[in-house]
Amino acid sequence: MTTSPKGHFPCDHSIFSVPDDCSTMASLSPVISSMLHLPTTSSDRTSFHALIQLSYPCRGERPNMIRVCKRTRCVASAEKTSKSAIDFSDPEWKTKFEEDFEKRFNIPHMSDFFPDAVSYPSTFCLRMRTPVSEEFAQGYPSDEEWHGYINNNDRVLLKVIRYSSPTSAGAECIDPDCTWVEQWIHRAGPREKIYFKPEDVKAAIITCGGLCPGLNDVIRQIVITLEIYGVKKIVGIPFGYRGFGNELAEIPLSRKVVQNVHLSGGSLLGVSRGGPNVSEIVDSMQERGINMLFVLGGNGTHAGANAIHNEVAVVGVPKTIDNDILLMDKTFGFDTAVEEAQRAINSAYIEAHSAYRGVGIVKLMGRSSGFIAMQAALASGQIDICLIPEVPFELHGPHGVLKHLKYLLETKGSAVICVAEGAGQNFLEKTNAKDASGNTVLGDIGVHIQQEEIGDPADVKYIDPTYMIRACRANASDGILCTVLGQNAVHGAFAGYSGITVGICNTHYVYLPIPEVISYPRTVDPNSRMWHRCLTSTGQPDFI
Ligand SMILES: Nc1ncnc2c1ncn2[C@@H]1O[C@H](COP(=O)(O)OP(=O)(O)OP(=O)(O)O)[C@@H](O)[C@H]1O
Ligand SMILES: O=P(O)(O)OC[C@H]1O[C@](O)(CO)[C@@H](O)[C@@H]1O
Ligand SMILES: [Mg+2]
Repeated sequence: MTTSPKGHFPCDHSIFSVPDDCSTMASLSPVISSMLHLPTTSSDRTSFHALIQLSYPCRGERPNMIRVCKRTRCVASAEKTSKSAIDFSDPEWKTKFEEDFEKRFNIPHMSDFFPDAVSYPSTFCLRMRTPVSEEFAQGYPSDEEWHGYINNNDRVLLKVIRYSSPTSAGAECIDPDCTWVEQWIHRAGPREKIYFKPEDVKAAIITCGGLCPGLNDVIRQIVITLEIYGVKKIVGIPFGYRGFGNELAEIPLSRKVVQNVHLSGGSLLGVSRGGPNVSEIVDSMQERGINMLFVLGGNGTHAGANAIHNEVAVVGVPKTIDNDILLMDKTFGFDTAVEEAQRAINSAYIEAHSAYRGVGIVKLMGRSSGFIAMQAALASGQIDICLIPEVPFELHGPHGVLKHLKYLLETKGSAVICVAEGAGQNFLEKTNAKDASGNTVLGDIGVHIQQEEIGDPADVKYIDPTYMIRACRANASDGILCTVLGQNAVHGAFAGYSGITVGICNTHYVYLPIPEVISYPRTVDPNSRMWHRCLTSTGQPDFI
């Protein structure tokens, strides 16, 4: 295996502050320390001041890069094994890859830091599941065995297609021969032993970023499952990471409080972008006595969660309506979004179809990933043109979108376009505006297309249903996904894992180390079968 070159990278996303004496570095997990090749002696350590940046590259940077910074300047980098770093002439490359993969996907455990950490029998290994007394210290009041737990060594296969050639549509090959390589990840679920005494736990739940259908369902399941383990102190932090500011009071949670919250959309706790920095969050958690944190959010939220996972037990539940988290079949709320998007598309279709030379435009969410637009186009069957950020297009010219629209008006009499919000940003004036979390504020591509000279005449109706979609209550399929993810998050925390997130992978439920799922946003592969299916369904040409 070749070693990666050392390089200098800009350090503009500081997510983990280290005091000058670098004492905090001692508490970094061995997994991360070894990935970083951090100095191990205390004198060496003290030379690393200021910033450690973990695994959340800026847009456009190479993924899988972990940066170690000295003051505000990067002085070293360590790249986890990526395809480009593999020496395929080494006959051992496959074994080495599999071993390295296992290390990368190891999930940090409390016993990594505290080898003598004490464990207790889980309620899932004993017949008595509902706590009946206050005395949990010796386990639950039943000694009848119950195999309601899963084994720590259970694994789920991450990739299930054996591609025979890199030319197969959507092929994800590691080497030029598409050699079959097994990639196993940790199965989620309750464990036989737990590492927290339920009566010592103060658990907090937080929802960050934008809204997403199913947030209340996940909150509800986390609370219910915590109570099953016997936890009494459960609180919600209001308005995302901002709630760690001092002026906002915690929200006490119990099964009674959350019983019906899943019947409405939004978040019982509120959401926000921006807020205090990582060290302020850690201080606030310490003051409040929180030792278990459940973080519901997207890439940004998980980057924050990862930065604090050595301080308390932190488990994430990926929340992104855009479905832009790596390695998962889908994230909760996405199905609901697609279903709801169809209603908007249907309205646009009816408007367009009923008008003389009618054009319907529907804008859907998707900052950098066009999953909602692609799936809604496929589901509705009413879309003639689907535009997503991953696939460049021209508006004008002989192959442009407008030319095709005119053709559709001549031949069909109407047309419906579905556009993801991040598509075609190159046609809009850049403002450099950022939201409170530092995300770029995008221009409105829907309005831009609406204002173009579409046809002579053309009756154009533009529908922007984005916030209506996001505020919906989860549908049945998302309700089930939220239930499983919420429960698994609690099982993971009690099992002693931290810095992990939960997900569904090839229909099975898994635990993943946070850095692996947020190293860059997941996007639609323009060479995937799903995008090809979308093109077949719409009948649209390439607009280039
Ligand atoms: N790199 C980072 N390090 C630490 N915290 C971060 C980082 N990026 C974002 N955050 C914090 O995480 C929270 C949510 O971030 P953001 O607004 O980007 O939403 P998100 O979690 O990505 O969800 P969404 O999918 O809705 O965008 C904010 O409070 C923000 O301050
Ligand atoms: O207007 P807000 O609340 O910042 O949310 C908008 C953003 O939320 C997202 O859906 C991500 O959650 C993006 O696609 C979109 O740009
Ligand atoms: Mg985000």
